Amino acid sequence: MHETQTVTNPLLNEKYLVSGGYKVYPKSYTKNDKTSFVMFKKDAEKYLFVKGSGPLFDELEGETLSEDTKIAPANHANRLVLNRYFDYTNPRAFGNKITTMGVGDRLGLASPGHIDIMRQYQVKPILAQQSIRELSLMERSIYDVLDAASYAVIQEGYTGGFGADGDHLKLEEDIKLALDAGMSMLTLDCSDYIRNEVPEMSVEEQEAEYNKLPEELRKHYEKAYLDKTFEAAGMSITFDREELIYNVLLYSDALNYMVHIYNEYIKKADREIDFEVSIDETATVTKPESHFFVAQELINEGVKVNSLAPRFIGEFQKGVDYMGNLEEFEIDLAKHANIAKYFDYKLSIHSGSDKFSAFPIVAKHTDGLFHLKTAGTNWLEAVRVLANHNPKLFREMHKYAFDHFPEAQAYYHITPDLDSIKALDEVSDEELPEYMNDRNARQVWHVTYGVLLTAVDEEGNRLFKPDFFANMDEFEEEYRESLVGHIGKHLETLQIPKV
Ligand SMILES: O=C(O)[C@@H](O)[C@@H](O)[C@H](O)C(=O)CO
Repeated sequence: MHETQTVTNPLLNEKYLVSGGYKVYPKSYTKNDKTSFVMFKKDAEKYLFVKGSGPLFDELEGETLSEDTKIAPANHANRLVLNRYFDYTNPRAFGNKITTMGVGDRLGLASPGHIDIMRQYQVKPILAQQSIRELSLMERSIYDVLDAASYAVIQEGYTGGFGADGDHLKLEEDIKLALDAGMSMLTLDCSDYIRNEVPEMSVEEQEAEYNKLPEELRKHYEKAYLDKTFEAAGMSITFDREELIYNVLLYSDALNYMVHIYNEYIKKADREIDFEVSIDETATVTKPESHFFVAQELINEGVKVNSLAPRFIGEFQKGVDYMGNLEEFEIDLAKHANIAKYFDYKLSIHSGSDKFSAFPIVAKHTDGLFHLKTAGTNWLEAVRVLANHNPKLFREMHKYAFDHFPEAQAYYHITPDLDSIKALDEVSDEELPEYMNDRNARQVWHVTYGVLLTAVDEEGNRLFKPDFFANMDEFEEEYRESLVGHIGKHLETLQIPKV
């Protein structure tokens, strides 16, 4: 268990002590030149108790208690000040030789638990990782996400470095925003440019469609690939006319977009950016030949990717274990892992939460070097805490989640069997946490986070959010422990060595 102190830290001034109810985070104690501070929480808000003098003291905004004492709220403006003085509070790129794991934090509360467990393993945390879908469903901004991660780093006294991923970005305006905000990783989601109708077309239809492409483009691809065999990654890949047409039709628009984004934004950035390309959130399973084609073409166009996420055979649905034949998956993954090694980037595994049966296979074929993304599973652990402590609220939210499931499902590809989920009135309060072990109930909760936490009553007041967050505040330590266990299970199953 982690040490928690209430009201006893000598740094806290009388005025703030009288009403009591503080929680001090001892690991946050930080000193810089003539200024030192410690983080504390009161009424669910976090602050820095700052003592000393000098530029850092002066720059932090807040309530001045005396000449050398200040209470600085853990807000955005102060985060920017801290970023200037303590470099480890800024996200950083890790390149392609360090295993990384994205631990998306939809609530802005999970990073302390993530740091606690991940600092014990040879993996770097991408603490700030939210997609536009998550940001809009939760009505959060990219700045909120970065603020939460930076303050968690301070709270935990963690100086080992973390990343920030502008996840599943599709639009140029979002890419620009993410880079301007200071994200260190960018995941370009090319799904809108992948022509999923192509695998459904006959060879003749593909040929006809191909002939409609500009001659210059066809020549470009034919010169580089037609009837050429590539001996690479332990495979022999030949692009006969049929194979080439298939790949050009499927991926050439996506490739143009990747090249454009790389040249316009990644190359021009004023710092290192971990650039990831994602071709996974589409209906089309990425054939190893296609993965090779995309990677080779990126090289030909001078694009340096740090990681690439193909869509593997079988299904990586959110919040549940791998769905499909594991033997087929191993054969498929081994080929993709070899291609990634050949082109010198990390294989990226999206929707990586809870894929426990697939993890040993990932570890084996990537030699332990990969990027893995999780997000919703961290929210589900928060729901588990709620189920343990507030059965009434859990029941109300569970019912609401089911009633509003269709609107949430529109955002995600999941296929839960709703009929198999036990009805609420058959479940005792003590059994409620069991819903979080039921793959079908997990998926319903997994995608309804936004619907639930932005729900309003007739007067426009939030239905669940205030009470939900009040519970999370009260059971902060339990949430931390829950994440330590759950993400710890991911790290162990992924066979990541301890430090
Ligand atoms: O829910 C989202 O939009 C994201 O968290 C995910 O798609 C993310 O990219 C992921 O793969 C997490 O497992």
